[in-house]
Amino acid sequence: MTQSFIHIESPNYIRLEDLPKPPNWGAVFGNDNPLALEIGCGVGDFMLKTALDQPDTNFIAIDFYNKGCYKTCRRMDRHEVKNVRVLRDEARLFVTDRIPKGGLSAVYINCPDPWPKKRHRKRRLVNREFVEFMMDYMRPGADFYFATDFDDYGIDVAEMLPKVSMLENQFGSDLYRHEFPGYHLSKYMRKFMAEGKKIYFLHYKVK
Ligand SMILES: C[S@@+](CC[C@H](N)C(=O)[O-])C[C@H]1O[C@@H](n2cnc3c(N)ncnc32)[C@H](O)[C@@H]1O
Repeated sequence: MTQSFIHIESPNYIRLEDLPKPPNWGAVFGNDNPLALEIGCGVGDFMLKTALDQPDTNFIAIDFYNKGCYKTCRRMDRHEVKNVRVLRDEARLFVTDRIPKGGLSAVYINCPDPWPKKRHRKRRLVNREFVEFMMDYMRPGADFYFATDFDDYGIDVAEMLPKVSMLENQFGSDLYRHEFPGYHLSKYMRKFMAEGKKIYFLHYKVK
């Protein structure tokens, strides 16, 4: 099945070809507020609530799913959100080309594709190599958030993050928690919770 490509016309959408490498994010947002990144924003419901809570942070929401970017933009436009920009790109490529080293104050990854089959697990986005790669782009004190409904992914990442020496667990001795007051629920989290699944929340800070 081929999916039709939706043309996105939104003041909050940036076409990659219009964005210099590296971009001047201060000029993009019109201020020098801290820069946060959501990877795999889906339909943008988490981003909307999080950005409304933090008007003094500039949020970049990326997804390689065109329809998701479209829906995220529609949401931001409807709510006249000024501190989010949406881009369609692959996470590693985007970070490498468009994020300055030490430039991020927070990274959010919610319900990344779980690749449940064992032979596909190496396709998962979040593993030690990816997190260590991200460390270069996060500033001291930056937040790293990860959430998944998938037990095996949650436990794998929960056991891996303490090995990343630059990170400090914000949940004390808990490797993960199933409740995270104040952290918004995404569409996928709500869907999985409705099916009776538990969400694995992880929150670390860069030392
Ligand atoms: C299961 S959905 C979750 C969406 C949303 N975060 C939520 O929790 O409702 C995963 C999303 O991540 C996107 N995605 C997966 N890998 C990605 C990558 N390497 N770069 C950019 N987006 C990615 C997919 O296109 C999809 O929209």
